[in-house]
Amino acid sequence: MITKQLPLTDLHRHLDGNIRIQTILDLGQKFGMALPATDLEGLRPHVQIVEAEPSLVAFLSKLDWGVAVLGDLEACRRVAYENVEDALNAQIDYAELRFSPYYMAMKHNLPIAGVVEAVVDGVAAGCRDFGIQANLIGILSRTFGQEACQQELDGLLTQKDKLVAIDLAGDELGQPGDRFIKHFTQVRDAGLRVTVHAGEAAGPESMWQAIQELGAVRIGHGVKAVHDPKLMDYLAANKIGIESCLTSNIQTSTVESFASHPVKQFLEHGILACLNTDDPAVEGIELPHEYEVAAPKVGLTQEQIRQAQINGLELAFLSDAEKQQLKDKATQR
Ligand SMILES: O=c1[nH]cnc2c1ncn2[C@@H]1O[C@H](CO)[C@@H](O)[C@H]1O
Ligand SMILES: [Zn+2]
Repeated sequence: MITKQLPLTDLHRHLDGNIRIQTILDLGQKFGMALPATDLEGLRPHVQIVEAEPSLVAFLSKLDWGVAVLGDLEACRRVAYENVEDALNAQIDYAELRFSPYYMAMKHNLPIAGVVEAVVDGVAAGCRDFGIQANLIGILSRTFGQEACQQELDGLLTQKDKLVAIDLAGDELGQPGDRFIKHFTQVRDAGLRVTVHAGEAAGPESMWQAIQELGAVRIGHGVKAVHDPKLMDYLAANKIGIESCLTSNIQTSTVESFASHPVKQFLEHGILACLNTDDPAVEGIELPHEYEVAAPKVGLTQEQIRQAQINGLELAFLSDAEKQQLKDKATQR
């Protein structure tokens, strides 16, 4: 269960993995694109997970139609804006929305820096209209290689003051983290924090690499840490956050069943793990589902679920004053 008197955060939420099916239809029509179906139910199996996919890469292909319909910068702005409304509807008080401008720009050859600007603008407008708080995390999509990631980083850094961190996402097995050391030197030089998708498709060595060579202070997924007791101790001792995404891990076949999900061991080990969605529209879930259905299936006690909620606020890329404000707001309801 969600504790109402505590702020609810979603720190791992891909804005470009959360494009409404209706919006895909609308934009497809607007830009005269042939979609695999022309109605909601027909399109659903092409853009949403119906049953677990065999691998991370297979799962990721479900995001492709959503970004394929981004025919201009206004479409990017719309998607960003709707993401804030979705977060409000999911009871979220504070969201860190992440996005890959290269991936969003790819199909229609949009200017990468323009996409970043449009997303910044759409999220800011959403926060004003819907009264919730959000920050942005820029993604380097490792799937497309080192050069594409440098272009992506250049585009993101044009708006570096509007971002709180940079992430590395995509094909972890095909594009190991050691190819991106130079990119993350630039990220840290720009004063941005680092979170990395690691220990999802690859093993614990990928998490060590993200922490030691890329400077990650949080790790997305990190499920493979359970195979490395030293890493478990390190994560706890150094307060490296684990952004857990339970349903996503089942749907990518990263974890076999909810009952065997390691987040329970993380919490028992004193690791700062929190609950997040990942790609809600693609997964067909929202954050309350993760708290009310997925977490109990994993076997988390109510006390552990509450701890995960507290950890979400602790791990947020916010100042202490901003965290306190969120706490005060939640206590009053
Ligand atoms: O669960 C995930 N693991 C790894 N990469 C992901 C996941 N979900 C989305 N992306 C990646 O993030 C970028 C879009 O924001 C894309 O590169 C997509 O493949
Ligand atoms: Zn993710």
